[in-house]
Amino acid sequence: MSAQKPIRRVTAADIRARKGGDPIVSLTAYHHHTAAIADEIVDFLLVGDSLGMVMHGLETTIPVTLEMMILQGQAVMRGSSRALVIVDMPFGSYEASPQEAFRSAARILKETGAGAVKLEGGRRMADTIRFLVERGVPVMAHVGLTPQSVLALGGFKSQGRDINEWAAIEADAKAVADAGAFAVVLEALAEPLAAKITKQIEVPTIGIGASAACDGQILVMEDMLGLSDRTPKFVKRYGALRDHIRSALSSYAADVRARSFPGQEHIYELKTPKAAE
Ligand SMILES: Nc1nc(=O)c2c([nH]1)NC[C@@H]1CN(c3ccc(C(=O)N[C@@H](CCC(=O)O)C(=O)O)cc3)CN21
Ligand SMILES: CC(C)C(=O)C(=O)O
Ligand SMILES: [Mg+2]
Repeated sequence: MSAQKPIRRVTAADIRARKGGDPIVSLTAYHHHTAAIADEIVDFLLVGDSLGMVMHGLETTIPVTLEMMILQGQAVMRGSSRALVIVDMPFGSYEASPQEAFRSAARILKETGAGAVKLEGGRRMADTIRFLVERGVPVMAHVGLTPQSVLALGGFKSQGRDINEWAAIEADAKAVADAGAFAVVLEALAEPLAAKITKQIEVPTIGIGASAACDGQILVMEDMLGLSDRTPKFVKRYGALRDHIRSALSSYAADVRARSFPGQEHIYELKTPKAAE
């Protein structure tokens, strides 16, 4: 037995308990390496269905499959040891019925070892959230701009900037919290509406394009690192990875062309000194 205590993962209940406390820090992660770097810095990692757009160049998240989510969920679990890992349920894997949602959520939890799932929708998903939570599945909800509804919304549009829309969005946030969601993502919402919802509901709100008053924040990691080419207005860039990668690749290309790579330290010499013919 190791003398070291095993590191305990952050749980959905830990996140739930942070309502009104220190801000909850989170990012998306899709890979082993990025998960490993973020693991000691963030409270939770979201394996977002945005991976379809970010990793695969898709126009929307609609084509993302359960298999894609499970594969990257496994990678992120292997790369991390303390952050809570939450996996997005992809479009078409949960909307038809609570039973279908449970089958999909069970596959995600069993095959990845993640600690929770996230699904999009407000009042219309409340019964499903309750069904999952009663059966042992921690659920994070997601209201406001719900990208899986992009075809019906007519684009990735911010929500609640007209005060007449507020009552419906407030009812959505309240419904998912009452149904047992342990936290709610508020995406691309008018700032005062996100602040108001944060005061109204009893579970933490996680903002993305929402408000600094939210109980936590999330961004797509590639966006904040400056790796994504196009990003929504709500992204703040904390890095310039595209420039960094371009510069490293150019140096490599120049070395190869100059035959200065591989160098002496990168090649295998003979074990027994023997003049090569
Ligand atoms: N890389 C990436 N980052 C994300 O934040 C993200 C994804 N992908 N994919 C899934 C959803 C889609 N999201 C998006 C995508 C685009 C806009 C966007 O371009 N919005 C415009 C117009 C807003 C409006 O019309 O009100 C903007 O200027 O921000 C917003 C959210 C957020 N999510
Ligand atoms: C942006 C976050 C909230 C998300 O749902 C995703 O990355 O798919
Ligand atoms: Mg998502």
